[in-house]
Amino acid sequence: MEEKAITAEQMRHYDSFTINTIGVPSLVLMERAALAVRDEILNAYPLNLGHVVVVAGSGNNGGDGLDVARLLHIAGVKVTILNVGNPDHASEEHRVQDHICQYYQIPQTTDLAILDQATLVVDALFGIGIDRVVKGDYAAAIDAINASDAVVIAVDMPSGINTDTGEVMGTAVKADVTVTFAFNKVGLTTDAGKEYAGRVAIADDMGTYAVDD
Ligand SMILES: NC(=O)C1=CN([C@@H]2O[C@H](COP(=O)(O)OP(=O)(O)OC[C@H]3O[C@@H](n4cnc5c(N)ncnc54)[C@H](O)[C@@H]3O)[C@@H](O)[C@H]2O)[C@@H](O)CC1
Ligand SMILES: [K+]
Repeated sequence: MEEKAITAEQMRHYDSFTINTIGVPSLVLMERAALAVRDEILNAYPLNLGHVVVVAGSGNNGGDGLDVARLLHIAGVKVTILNVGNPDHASEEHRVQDHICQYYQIPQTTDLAILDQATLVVDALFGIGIDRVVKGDYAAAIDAINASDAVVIAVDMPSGINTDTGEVMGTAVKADVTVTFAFNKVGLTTDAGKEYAGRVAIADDMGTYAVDD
């Protein structure tokens, strides 16, 4: 049977149905997403994690990244958060995750030079919310991730890849592994998407349900 792959709009519909109709809180979905990324990292790189740098945008993909940062920190891993974008635009869930990370005193920076110290990068800049060409600080962060020697784990989508077409939106993260949530995404099944995603791991125990109404 061919694996189901969906668009950004379908994923938003499923998330919205799960949150608003079934009643699973958004932060519960985020926690399950982050747990899946944490498990992928701890299972694939159990002995030599070194210094993990989580590159976080200000939306919910960044919120996932902050959640992963906290879970790795609790597991005893050295973690630094690299914030990119305007904190005034942070999503509600991102603000909650940021508050928790501050409680745990996880180091945070906006200086791309931290990537020189990274042995593993968690790419949490953009997920299915990407809707335009990447420029400025975001493009600089993506290029810096690609210039580093670190292993790169992308959260949901490699940042810069169009969820529906796999097109590179100006520039995009080249990942070793992409952990995508609930279902595969159409963009990850195209030649360009596959090249940037690396190995695609589908975290399907998300509590997100495909209800076609
Ligand atoms: N409750 C939910 O909706 C869940 C969302 N999840 C995560 O949230 C992601 C989607 O989050 P968001 O909808 O906040 O979107 P993203 O976090 O993907 O993007 C954030 C925002 O960036 C802006 N943007 C788009 N393209 C840009 C560009 N080229 N340059 C600058 N800004 C740009 C958009 O306004 C977008 O909303 C998913 O991919 C997944 O990782 C998961 O936590 C599971 C639950
Ligand atoms: K990402």
